[in-house]
Amino acid sequence: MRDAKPTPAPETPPPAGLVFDGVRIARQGVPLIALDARVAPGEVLTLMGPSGIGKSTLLAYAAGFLDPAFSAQGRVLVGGRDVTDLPAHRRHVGLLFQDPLLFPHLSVGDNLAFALPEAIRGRSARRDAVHQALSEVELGGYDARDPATLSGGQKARIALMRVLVSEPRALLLDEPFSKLDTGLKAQMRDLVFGKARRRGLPVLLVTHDRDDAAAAGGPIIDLSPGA
Ligand SMILES: Nc1ncnc2c1ncn2[C@@H]1O[C@H](COP(=O)(O)OP(=O)(O)OP(=O)(O)O)[C@@H](O)[C@H]1O
Repeated sequence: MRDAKPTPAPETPPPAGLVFDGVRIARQGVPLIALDARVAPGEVLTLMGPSGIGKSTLLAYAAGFLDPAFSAQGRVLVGGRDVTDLPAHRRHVGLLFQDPLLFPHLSVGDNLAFALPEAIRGRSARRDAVHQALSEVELGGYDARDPATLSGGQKARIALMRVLVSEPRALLLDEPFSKLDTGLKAQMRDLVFGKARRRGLPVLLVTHDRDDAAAAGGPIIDLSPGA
């Protein structure tokens, strides 16, 4: 009689969301920033702290754009997958900065089409995806517009949709509201956090603005000395 095969241990599902596991960043051997945190799907973790401690650098590390002036250790997991050694374009991480950074030589529609996943094939499917994205931010009919002719708030909404159409599994936000005036700021916060929540995206928000942190409604890590 053959030995019965041992029953495999049940696999622990990988942690969903966005995980920083022992992440440590240094410049010329001098430690800058450290983070151990898990951001659940649909949650916003806010990271605050003094200028120059490496918050933007940490986002760059998570996104796969770390400048060689820095060294880093630790793992970043997105949707349960260790992305630490993957190139930026395979990490499925969306980045939004304080400047919308739209491509000036492309129309609004082409700015969005550029970010669509390759899996959306065919002209009409890609055009439909662009139209859908524009209508989600009340900019239906803006596809042929030159980005230079848009208002600041319109540019911010296009920049947001350009990130979202790429179907990210996590969002990294680097002071995305800091250049908007007060009324627009509140609208953009609602839009960004609302979309992230509905899509179940984990978000890491870097900001100096306590109102951003309050609007985000999630945990806050303050790296200020004595905080
Ligand atoms: N490419 C680079 N080469 C060398 N040093 C850099 C480079 N980019 C940034 N730094 C320095 O690294 C440190 C961390 O910069 P970083 O922009 O990550 O800080 P931060 O916490 O995001 O600051 P802020 O809140 O002002 O945006 C700063 O001292 C900065 O001057």
